Amino acid sequence: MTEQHFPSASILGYPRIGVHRELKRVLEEFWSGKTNGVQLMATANQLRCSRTERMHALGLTESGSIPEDFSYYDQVLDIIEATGAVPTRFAKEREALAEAGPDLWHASDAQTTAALEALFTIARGEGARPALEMTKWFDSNYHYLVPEIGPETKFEWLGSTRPRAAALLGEGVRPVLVGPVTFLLLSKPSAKAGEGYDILARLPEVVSIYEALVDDLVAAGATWVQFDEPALTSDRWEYPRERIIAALTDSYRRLSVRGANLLVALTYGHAFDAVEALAATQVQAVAIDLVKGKTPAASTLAAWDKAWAGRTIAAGIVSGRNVWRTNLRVALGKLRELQKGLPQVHLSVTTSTSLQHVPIDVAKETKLDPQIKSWLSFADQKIEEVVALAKGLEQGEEGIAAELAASDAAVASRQEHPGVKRSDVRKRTSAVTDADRRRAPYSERAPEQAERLHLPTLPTTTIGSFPQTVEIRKARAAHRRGELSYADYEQAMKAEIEHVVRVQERIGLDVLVHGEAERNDMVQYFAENLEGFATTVNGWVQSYGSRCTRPSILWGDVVREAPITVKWSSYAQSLTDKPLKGMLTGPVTIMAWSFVRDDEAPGEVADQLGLALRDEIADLEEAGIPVVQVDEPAIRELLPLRKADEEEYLKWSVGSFRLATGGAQNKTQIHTHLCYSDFKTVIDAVDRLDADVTSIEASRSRMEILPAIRERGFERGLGPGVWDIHSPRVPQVDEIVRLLEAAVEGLGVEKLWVNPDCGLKTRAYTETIPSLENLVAAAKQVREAHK
Ligand code: MET
Ligand SMILES: [Zn+2]
Repeated sequence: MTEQHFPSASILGYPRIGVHRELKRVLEEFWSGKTNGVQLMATANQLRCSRTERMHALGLTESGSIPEDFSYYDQVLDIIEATGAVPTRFAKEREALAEAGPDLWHASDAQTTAALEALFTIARGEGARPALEMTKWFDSNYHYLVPEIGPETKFEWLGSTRPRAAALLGEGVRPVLVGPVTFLLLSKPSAKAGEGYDILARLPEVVSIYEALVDDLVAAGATWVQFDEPALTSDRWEYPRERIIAALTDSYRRLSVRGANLLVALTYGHAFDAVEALAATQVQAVAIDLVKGKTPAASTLAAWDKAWAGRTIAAGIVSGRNVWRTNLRVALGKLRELQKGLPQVHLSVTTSTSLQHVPIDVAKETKLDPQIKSWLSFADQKIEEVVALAKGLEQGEEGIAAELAASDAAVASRQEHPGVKRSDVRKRTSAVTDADRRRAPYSERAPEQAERLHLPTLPTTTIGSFPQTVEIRKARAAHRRGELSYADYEQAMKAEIEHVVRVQERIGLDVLVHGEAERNDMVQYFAENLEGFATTVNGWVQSYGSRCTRPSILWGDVVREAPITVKWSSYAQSLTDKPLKGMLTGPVTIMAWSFVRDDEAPGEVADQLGLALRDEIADLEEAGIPVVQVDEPAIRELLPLRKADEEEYLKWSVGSFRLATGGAQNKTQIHTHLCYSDFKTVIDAVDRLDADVTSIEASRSRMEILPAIRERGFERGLGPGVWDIHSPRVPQVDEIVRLLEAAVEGLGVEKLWVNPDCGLKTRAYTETIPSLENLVAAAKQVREAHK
């Protein structure tokens, strides 16, 4: 092995989707049968090459500085494929992958197509064979595919549709792989794994496959290989820390002696013990996250200086997670400090995580206010920042005088902008007291609500959105383009609302909704209607596979200038005698699904949003709306990766929800909605939200949440979803009855609500109507039985 320093400037990963979402396009063409596997592979390789060229042109010129982390679908799926850890329901697909051989370049055309089809079938499911579960990658908005490991899992090197081709691109690139420890920690036990199945015990076998993988990359010409081990920065695993650290050491003792220089990236937080453990292996470089993670103290640095002498520590100082321009002067100062503490270590500059979480190029934003635009930095700009900082570290401030001046100017422009810190807003948030976050006790609210709403036991409702038909989308798009006048647009939305109300009345639901036809997206809609947010035209970020979102940018203090939802909700209420539920998105979810300012504490931002929503609720009440739902599906996502940080998070997140809802009258019923099934983790948080009714996902997990609820007790209304809206299947009455009976047993009949898992916007009316009819019929049946 040639000992060498890791490049002075690098990034840990780059967006894979393409500047014009090319990956999305080619994948969809392949899935619809318009192209075959060979064509897909050829286009994918053009995409790889243009990415690499782009990074090179932006200044990543040292050998090994360019990450090759392209993936057809998902980086975890790539490892499932390479290690053969394919669930047995996809045995046919596993065979197709094995048949194509380790290197698609040498497979026949038919084998190539079959292998790629197999890969996507595993990712997306087919017929009765469900896809792999998808879940969020650490605390980001990217979703990975969850490996299923059990005694039946046969690890075997199947080669791979991705990493090998990566190395073939040539010397400059550095293949990037999810590391073995993270891979196993992110896995869940398969259906065949019994209680307490020890997934981590499979590590030695998995590392053997990784050895084959590294050998293959070396044979193909790779000199540096990057392993991502973000799992080390979290402490939410079921294994003792010592065992995880031992797993790390064991893995890299083996992998670091196979002829490639290794970089191990510890991202999404800090993991100082892992840095120390890796020093005992032949790993040549370790990357640490200085944005999300803590800065190491002097004593830690002294220990690292000894342990890592002659090797590289890559300082992740440019954020891979947000869109703000790095304050280069501050960053350079921090790097200097580190350098002082690590005289014997080669210090290099990198990003805190992969840049896969940010859009590609801010220059493509033609409609952004130029001043706000000057504060932003997307993936391409972040590469330039990394390069500048490396140069600054080497040559001093004089070497990057122009870059520093530009950065200073952006910092100043941001501080001076009148919308960034508004005295009217600050006056209000600083006057907030605990009393503002408190309603009267539930025991006082509940009877007032009962008297007003006249609901039967087991009341039925939906989560808010109704199917977004082609006509709705067309009307919204035409209005946006200026082809449909506001009056005509409003007419179209009102017609839709009337339709939705009539449908619900006919089906016999108890608490109605207006259907959210006017919303493109539950967060962007509010961002567009609040001061302090900007939206982009091309700021796409991969959410999973071919799917992208375009998060809004929360840059300033939040102000609600006028009511946002009142017009639609009150129109809906005017059409019916049934109670109507107003529909808002909560502060934490708005923050989780936007790019949030980095110059203000999250609690302050959340309270500003909370106050805006509080005003909206007051206006809804004024308009006679008796029920308001404040959705917080993201409250789980932002839960810190370390337990020690949890209380502080819950304090501001729960606090902002309660600020939003704390002004509601007793007779107003406040609902909230969270859509995921690991209810156990958040049940305390849910309790603290103090909503009158909470709806949660449960049908996919077959009411697995009930034991947790039974154990702990739950005082207020709860609607565990009884229809899995992620599937096009219509649930049958007896099925729903069974779920409800289980829930009645665990919860009691008084507190139970009957509702789907989540909103219906992705469903069609053809499934929605029979499903809701069945849901109402089942509720009636169970209601009768418990009279
Ligand atoms: N009210 C929203 C809807 O029904 C809640 C969605 S949670 C992701 O679409
Ligand atoms: Zn939901």
